Amino acid sequence: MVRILKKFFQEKPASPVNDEDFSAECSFAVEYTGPGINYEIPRAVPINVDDIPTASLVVSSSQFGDDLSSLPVIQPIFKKLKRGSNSIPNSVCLGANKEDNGKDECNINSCDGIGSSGELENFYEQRGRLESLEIKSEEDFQGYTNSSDSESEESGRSSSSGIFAVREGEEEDDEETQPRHGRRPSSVTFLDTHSSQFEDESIQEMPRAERKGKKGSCYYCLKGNRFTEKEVCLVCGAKYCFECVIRAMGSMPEGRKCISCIGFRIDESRRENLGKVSKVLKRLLTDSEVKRTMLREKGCEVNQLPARLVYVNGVRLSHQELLMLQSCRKPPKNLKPGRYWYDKVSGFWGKEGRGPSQIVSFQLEVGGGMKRDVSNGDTNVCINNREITKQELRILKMAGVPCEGRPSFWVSADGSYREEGMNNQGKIWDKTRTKLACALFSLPIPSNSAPSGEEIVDKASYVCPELKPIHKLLLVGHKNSGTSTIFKQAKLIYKVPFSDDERRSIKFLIQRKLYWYLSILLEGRERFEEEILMDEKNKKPVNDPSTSSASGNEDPLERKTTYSLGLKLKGFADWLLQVVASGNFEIIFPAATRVYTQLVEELLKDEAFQATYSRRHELEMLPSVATYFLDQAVDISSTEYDPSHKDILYAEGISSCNSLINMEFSFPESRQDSYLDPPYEHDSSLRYQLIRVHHSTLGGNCKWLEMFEDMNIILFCVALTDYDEFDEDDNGVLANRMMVSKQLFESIVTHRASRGKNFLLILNKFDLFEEKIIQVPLDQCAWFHDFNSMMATNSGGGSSSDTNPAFAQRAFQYIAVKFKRLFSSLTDKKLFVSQTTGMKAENVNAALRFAREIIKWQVDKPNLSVTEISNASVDASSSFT
Ligand SMILES: Nc1nc2c(ncn2[C@@H]2O[C@H](COP(=O)(O)OP(=O)(O)OP(=O)(O)O)[C@@H](O)[C@H]2O)c(=O)[nH]1
Ligand SMILES: [Mg+2]
Repeated sequence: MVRILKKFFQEKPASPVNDEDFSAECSFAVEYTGPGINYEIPRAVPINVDDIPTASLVVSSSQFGDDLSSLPVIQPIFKKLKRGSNSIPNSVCLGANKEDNGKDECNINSCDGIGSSGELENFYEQRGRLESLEIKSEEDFQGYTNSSDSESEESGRSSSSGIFAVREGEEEDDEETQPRHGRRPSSVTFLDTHSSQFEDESIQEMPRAERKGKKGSCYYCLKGNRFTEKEVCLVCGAKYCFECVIRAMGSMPEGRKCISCIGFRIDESRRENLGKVSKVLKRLLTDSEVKRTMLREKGCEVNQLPARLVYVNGVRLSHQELLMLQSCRKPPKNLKPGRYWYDKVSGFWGKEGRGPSQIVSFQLEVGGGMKRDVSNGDTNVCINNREITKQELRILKMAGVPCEGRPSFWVSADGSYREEGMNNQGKIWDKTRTKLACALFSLPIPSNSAPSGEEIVDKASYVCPELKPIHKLLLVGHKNSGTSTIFKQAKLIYKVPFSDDERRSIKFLIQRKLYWYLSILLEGRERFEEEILMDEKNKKPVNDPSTSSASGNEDPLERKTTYSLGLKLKGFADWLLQVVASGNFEIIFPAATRVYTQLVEELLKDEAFQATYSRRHELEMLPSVATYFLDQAVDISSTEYDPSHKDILYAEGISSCNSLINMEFSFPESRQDSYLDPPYEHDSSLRYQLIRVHHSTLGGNCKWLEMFEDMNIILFCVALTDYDEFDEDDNGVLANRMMVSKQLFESIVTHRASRGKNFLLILNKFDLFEEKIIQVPLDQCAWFHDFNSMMATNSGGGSSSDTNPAFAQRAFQYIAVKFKRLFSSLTDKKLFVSQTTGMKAENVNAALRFAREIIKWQVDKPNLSVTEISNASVDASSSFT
């Protein structure tokens, strides 16, 4: 991270950046203004300050020389400003002043090292002269830096706003001193919606776009005029030209919103544009992409109409009421925030103070009771206790309904009426001319097929026609244990098709990962290049006359090595690394894939890249599966890319989010079951459900496990190869992955929801384990410290006489026994174990069949010795390897 940041600092801004340009990012982000070289790259990449360790912000003038104008514009960073350490500079205060474009006012030294009170004052002084700052007063500033102050509503930036106060509970130590930064860098300012027409204390502050360029210009590149076709952000209203839409909106996970507006609800005045495709989008995306984007735009939760903004008969709707209203057979069309009246008897619906505009499903229990004057009628004639408007009265007269006196009618949904206390009855809309008149006055007409009361679809009471008993298998494991591979493998084996959404999601995942792998390689390339330059420098005699004059002034960065890229590819590489550092990688990719396909192709052919690629095994961050995808990089980055089954299986996951995934399947008839002695019949019509829960979804202490109380079996997946691998825990401490797996296993086994449940331990990645075990001793993991001695006692040494597979088999048995003992120490049940290679279909099939047997045996023969089953099954599934 530090290195990447340094690189930013070394870049020169492409063009002078005007004040407004950086005031936009103020206080949330460091903004890097890209090199703007001769191909398209986003001009500005915002960096989330929260993602940058403070140490990496430590810069001193010596690193850059005194000419600060060569720096990109960097906004003041408030992160950890009041941490109070004098030795570590907490913040860097750089910026440009209107008068002198940042030369003097942007004095790093004077701002660096803020922490002591004197320096803080100095900072305030500096801040006073930085006219682009959004924070204008000390109170404002305190509001950002002091958590208790930030709860104050006065500034309109309360900690609960969701904009300034995020990551609650994080970094507790810093709670008092941490400025509350935004969820993501924002190029917008915020409007307090208390000024909006719907007063509600819980309404989010809404971002609103600020125009930086001239009228009609694109909000991103500032080019164009009012005739330029543009796409509008549904939240803040920023308008982007064709070239900038993807840069500004990324992959549009919630439809047309700027990246900084994702997560915000849309501006209600733009609701009618929701899901309506624009010309720009049609030109920009393929048909299917447009369709998906529009579906997301219309369907995503945050874009839904908030129930609290809809009033029916004077009462604010609850979420359920709104849901009922929207999911009934005839929902109100174009429902927007507002106050409506609803006649439950006839289904007539209108805006408060006006006549009926449409007829919706009747008898919906939504809103309050309808008042007589709700449609502002002044005719003394009532329908269902509502005084009707003059136009409605005309229709009644036209239909021949006697309206003398002050009649009150009951009108039902099919249009039949009956006068209260009288015998007058009939149908209002029978005659064509009545219908025509209604059309003329824009009054609704009941449909001919009169709805019955049963038409109302109440989602809550909807019952599936036939509920077959289903056996549920919960698949869970620590990070990287292979659960998603097993899940995908199961889909392929049991022929449960991947839905279009899943395929698309996997496609995007692969495309995104491709750029991730490239970034790892490009960072490796930099390292290799620096190593060579450093080597050369060290080898060079101190007073070598041959180098003193010509190369004495030579910038080491200008030197070419095997790993040096040309200007264009270097620019791309730098940009990609910046994107990774900025934390915006997931937003920019895969949306930006199409823009860079050509460059990726060039990069792959480049000699420097090839040289790096040949040393890929030195890059620890690069997963082994990367080679598989990098080999088909050009195909993958194309828009038409359609992942093969193998690609799907090898992809690192199923979707980009770690959501719960599940599939229903049946085991096909198979003779293979006869491996069990005695063979038994299985009912192929039985249904099973495999549910993969990502460990992060289980929550702290696996608290969400309770949601899965009706599981028949828990499949706990462990990567055998984890024994010498480490992960950083939440506190940045390295933890052995096998030990973390063990802890997760213990938490799940001892959880209240798992009481009495069957467990099948899937010891996965046996293929990789076989290779690793001969190179890395198993006792690298503290838990397996007695492995070698046990092997020596049991088999006279083990490794020297064993073949690889046999040795790996023993190691596997040893690990299995370790888990079994642990399990029996925690419960009075026995643990079943399966040896698996997730990549092998037959292995996964065997493991899942074994799970089925355990469920079945438990049901049919609860007294059968579990040890017996366990042994049979371990042999059975491992026999497929
Ligand atoms: N060689 C080999 N690779 C495997 C096996 N199982 C999984 N992998 C790879 O290991 C990586 C992690 O597997 P996943 O299935 O994504 O693991 P996960 O449990 O979903 O992990 P997270 O998504 O990180 O929680 C992927 O790159 C898989 O391709 C296996 O049995 N053999
Ligand atoms: Mg995964």
